[in-house]
Amino acid sequence: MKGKLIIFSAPSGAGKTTIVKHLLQQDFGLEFSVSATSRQPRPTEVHGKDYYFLSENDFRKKIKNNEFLEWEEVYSGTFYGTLKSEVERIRQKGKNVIFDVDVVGGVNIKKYYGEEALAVFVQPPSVEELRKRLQNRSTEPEEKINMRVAKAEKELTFAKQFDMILINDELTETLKEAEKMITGFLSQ
Ligand SMILES: Nc1ncnc2c1ncn2[C@@H]1O[C@H](COP(=O)(O)OP(=O)(O)OP(=O)(O)O)[C@@H](O)[C@H]1O
Ligand SMILES: Nc1nc2c(ncn2[C@@H]2O[C@H](COP(=O)(O)O)[C@@H](O)[C@H]2O)c(=O)[nH]1
Repeated sequence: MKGKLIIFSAPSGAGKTTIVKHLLQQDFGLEFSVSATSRQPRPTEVHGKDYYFLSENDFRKKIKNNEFLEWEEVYSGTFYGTLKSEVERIRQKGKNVIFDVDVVGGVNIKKYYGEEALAVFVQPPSVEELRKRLQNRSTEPEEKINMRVAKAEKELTFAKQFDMILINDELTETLKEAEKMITGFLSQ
């Protein structure tokens, strides 16, 4: 039996990776769809676990060979994408696939899979809080944080294209709510 698909999308810093990591530790039979990216790994990130880190040249070759389900130049010069082989690999094991992608990627994956997929939009309590979270995460310099926050303002308007909106204010409550959403979807 092929697994179901669960998409978590949000502006950068809203908390989707935190939520997805929590869900992966629960007993939902989920496996993470490892995306490909042309950006440099952060100090704690591992190739094949957090991302497939590719050179821009190799990324472009895969685009040409039609190897991506979806891909985007998310921040100018930085490519991100979901490999078709990754989704197939997970579904062939009969596991459910969980995605952590930006909002346009999320909308595209949902369009492709329709009812087989649940698309969740993670919404920060405010843009100011989003900025604070990015600053506290300390993974990007201020100039890149500014780019992410500017993009977030537009991305927030995509929320209504998703099946569900999850407001990530108090984290413990958010995680409980996310678990409820997944339980409901997997029991359909
Ligand atoms: N409810 C919350 N309250 C306060 N801080 C939070 C909350 N949820 C997540 N965070 C923190 O906010 C930061 C951003 O979270 P996270 O990395 O999960 O966001 P993201 O949406 O995956 O961002 P990106 O798209 O850039 O990867 C992290 O430092 C995380 O620990
Ligand atoms: N469209 C896609 N977006 C993706 C994919 N994998 C990750 N992302 C999104 O990119 C930004 C930045 O991520 P970061 O790790 O550099 O902070 C974030 O919104 C990710 O969700 C993908 O395969 N496709």
